Amino acid sequence: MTGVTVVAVDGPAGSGKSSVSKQSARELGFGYLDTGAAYRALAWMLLDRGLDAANPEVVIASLADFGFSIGTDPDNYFVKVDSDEITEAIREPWVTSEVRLVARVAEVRAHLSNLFRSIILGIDKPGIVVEGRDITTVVAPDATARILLTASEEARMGRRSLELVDQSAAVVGEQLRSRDRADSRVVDFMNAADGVTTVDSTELDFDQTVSAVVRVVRLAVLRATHG
Ligand SMILES: Nc1ncnc2c1ncn2[C@@H]1O[C@H](COP(=O)(O)OP(=O)(O)O)[C@@H](O)[C@H]1O
Ligand SMILES: Nc1ccn([C@@H]2O[C@H](COP(=O)(O)OP(=O)(O)O)[C@@H](O)[C@H]2O)c(=O)n1
Repeated sequence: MTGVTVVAVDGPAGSGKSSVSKQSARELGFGYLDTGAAYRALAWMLLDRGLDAANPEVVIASLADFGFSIGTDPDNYFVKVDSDEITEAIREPWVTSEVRLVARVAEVRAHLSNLFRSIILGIDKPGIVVEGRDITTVVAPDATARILLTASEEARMGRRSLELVDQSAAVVGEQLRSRDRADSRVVDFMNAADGVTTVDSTELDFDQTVSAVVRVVRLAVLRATHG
């Protein structure tokens, strides 16, 4: 797609997409794009303005004034809508539970995918790690490296409940399962598409997972250079 090396990473909630992609980007000297943050930011904007996120027409109309910006430097990550900094707010459970309402709308997906492609084109680094649910298949199917990051449901739930200490493990687990179910009706991120390398982090610690991802990227770059 561009002269930059694009690394596409997909996977279910809690598989380590954000944290592993960010650290891999640092090690590779690449930029980092968290696409889930855009879906979350749109849901946040609708809820913040008291708009009906369950009504697809309202959601589509809101795209016209979605003033989204995101930090693509792995050491300067932020998420904004207009001048509101919402980096933390978009992780709140009231946003997480509503994201599916915007993510299921085809016009939203097309609009945001174009936005992601223009961010990729504008990156000022030799490469960019882009993570989400449909990066290997829709946003950047021609990426140099395409990775599906997985982990057992048990491992993913365990990691998420360590983060969300004020919620019970059972509640976190049920929310994660229900979001994965809703999301997989929209895009398939549970099975690797043709040419996509699966990295299963169930038995790996964080550093081992980052090393595995960086290895896949370096190999893909070598292949792309030498055929
Ligand atoms: N291989 C791993 N081993 C242990 N913990 C991990 C591993 N990968 C990620 N984590 C931790 O799991 C949590 C969820 O990861 P995150 O990057 O938010 O996942 P995702 O973006 O896929 O939802 C984070 O606290 C992260 O540090
Ligand atoms: N490329 C993407 C990224 C996220 N999403 C949606 O945005 C939500 C939040 O994504 P996320 O990556 O922040 O979620 P986590 O996996 O980090 O919990 C997902 O549950 C999907 O509904 C999507 O539809 N397509």
